[in-house]
This record gives sequence, C-alpha cells and structure tokens, in this order.
Amino acid sequence: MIKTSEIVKRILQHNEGKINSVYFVAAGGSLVDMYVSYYFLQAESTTLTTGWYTSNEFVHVQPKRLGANSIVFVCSHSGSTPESVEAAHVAQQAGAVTVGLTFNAKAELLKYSDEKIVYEWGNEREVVNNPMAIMLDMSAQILAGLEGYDQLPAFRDAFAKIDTIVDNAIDQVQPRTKAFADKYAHEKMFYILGSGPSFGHAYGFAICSLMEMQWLDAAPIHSGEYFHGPFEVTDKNKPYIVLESVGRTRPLDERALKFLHKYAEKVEVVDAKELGLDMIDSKVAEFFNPILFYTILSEYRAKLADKRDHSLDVRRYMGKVPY
Ligand SMILES: N[C@@H]1[C@@H](O)[C@H](O)[C@@H](COP(=O)(O)O)O[C@@H]1O
Repeated sequence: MIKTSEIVKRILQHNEGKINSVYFVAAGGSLVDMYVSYYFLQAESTTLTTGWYTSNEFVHVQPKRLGANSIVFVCSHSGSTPESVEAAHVAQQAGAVTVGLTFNAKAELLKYSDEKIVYEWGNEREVVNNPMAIMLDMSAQILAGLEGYDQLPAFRDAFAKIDTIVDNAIDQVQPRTKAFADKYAHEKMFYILGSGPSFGHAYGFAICSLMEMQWLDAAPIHSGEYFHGPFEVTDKNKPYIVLESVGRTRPLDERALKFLHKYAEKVEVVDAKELGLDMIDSKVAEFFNPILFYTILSEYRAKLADKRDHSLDVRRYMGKVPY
C-alpha cells in the first residue's frame, strides 16, 4: 500500500492546521470511487463539513465554505478530463490544499495538485493501491489528525486483509457471474440497489458499467428510497441487482430484498457478508464494502460483456464527437 502518512502530515499543516472542510470532486467512475470517503467523513466526523461533487458542478457552484480551510481531493484516471482539471484549478485558486489522484504521471490535473498521487491500476486482485482505497485510508488519517479517531488500528488491519478477501471472492463468484450473464444476456434494463457506503457503486454500476460500457438502460436506487416510489414498478419481469452491504445500513438492503423476493423473480444478490467481508472488524467493515463490490461487479460486467459480445471498450460518443 502506498505510504500516505507523509502526505497527510503535510496536508494537515496547510493553513496552520486550521481545516474545516473536505471535498471530493471528480467525474464518472472516479467520482464513484470517492463516495465511500465522503460517506465515511459524513458518518464519523463531528467537526468537518464534507461534500461530493461532480466536477462541472463544482466548477460552476463552489461551496461558500471553500477556502484556505479546505482540503479538496480531485481524481481523474486519465488526468485530463477538462472539468476535473478546472475543478482542481478553481480549488487551488480559492486557497484550498488540492490532492490530485491519477493514473497518468503526465496528467494536466497534476499542475493544479499540491499533493500528487499517481496510483496503480489494472490488477483487480490488488485493490489497496487503487484510488478508492488510497482516499479512504487518507480520510481516516485526516480525521484522526484533526479530531482523533480511535479506529485507525482496525483500519490498518482491514487494509491488510482486503486483498485476500477480494481475491477469494473473485474465485467464489465465477460460477454465479457466468450464470448471471447466461440468464440476463437479453435484458435491456436493470435496477441496481445499494445503501450506505455502497450507494456510490450502485450508481457507478448503472452509469458506467451498464449505460456507458454496455449501452444498456439502468437506474440506481438507494435501498432506503426503494419504498418511496421505485417499488411501484416491481414485477416478475424486471431485473434487480442488490448490493447487500455489511454494516449499519444492511437492514435497509434486507428490507428491500424481502419485498423483492416476494414480488419480483429476477433478483441477483451480491452479499458482502457471504463474500467474506465479515472477516474485517465490524467497527470498520462497512467502509470496505465498496472496495469488494467494485471488483465483484467488474466480474459481473465482464461476463455480461462476453456473453453479449459487446466489448467494454467500445463507445458511440465518448471521445468521438464534441460534447
Ligand atoms: N466511465 C468513465 C469513467 O471511468 C471515468 O472515470 C470518467 C472520467 O474520466 P477520468 O477519471 O479520466 O477523469 O469518465 C467516464 O465516466
């Protein structure tokens, strides 16, 4: 795992240590990777304001609290998404300390990043060096540095275990992801449910994996919101993928599942507990759901793409026409 403690130490010296806000800014999959850090600070901090922004909104509407008291994380895999580069620029001009994460060592984004993190990518069995894990690790350290957080040892232990858990889970889901692809290859629309720290990946699987990479219709639904509108369309023909998290929001997923098992028939459950996440200390396990889900959902995505004979890399508009 990359050593982030020195970086965090420097960040916490910014503005003589007076920090009151942490913002997470990116687009698409990079934004999704930030959701858990945002969720973590929302849930655990007693003093910090935090926000999760799609880059272009941040460029057009900066939070009033943004300033020297702020830390702004900006992530861009390519490092060149214009609105993400501009978001970092805007944050830096406002006096915030900017932390840029990218896979591209020559990224434009790094020009406006006070702290530069070039992460590893590609080995789905080694997730601790991915941006999602790096930002979560840094968020926990930032919280500990600013107001104290007594779960840092549990976090460290969890990071030491997560690669093994993910590795085992990949093997465990091979038959079921294949069966999923066989069963759902001709579906045109999916609903993705999730809650708590995993809602980001419900959203990400819908917009990036299914809509962008498979040109399929999809909608994310927060498990808690399912009963406040979306359940009215439930029937035996509609496919649902439910991310069943470990942790405090699991009852929300269970409630939705109970209903779905009664009124729907096409329900795929991805259960973090069954996939081994309960090997992590229950005081912090919930924050590791998204790390597991991302890799497991990538297995689902790959099998579906194969079965549908629709490459994950083909685009109609992205990078091809002006927008
Ligand atoms: N599906 C892609 C994402 O994977 C990507 O994250 C995003 C922004 O790109 P970048 O991360 O390079 O800024 O564009 C699309 O949404």
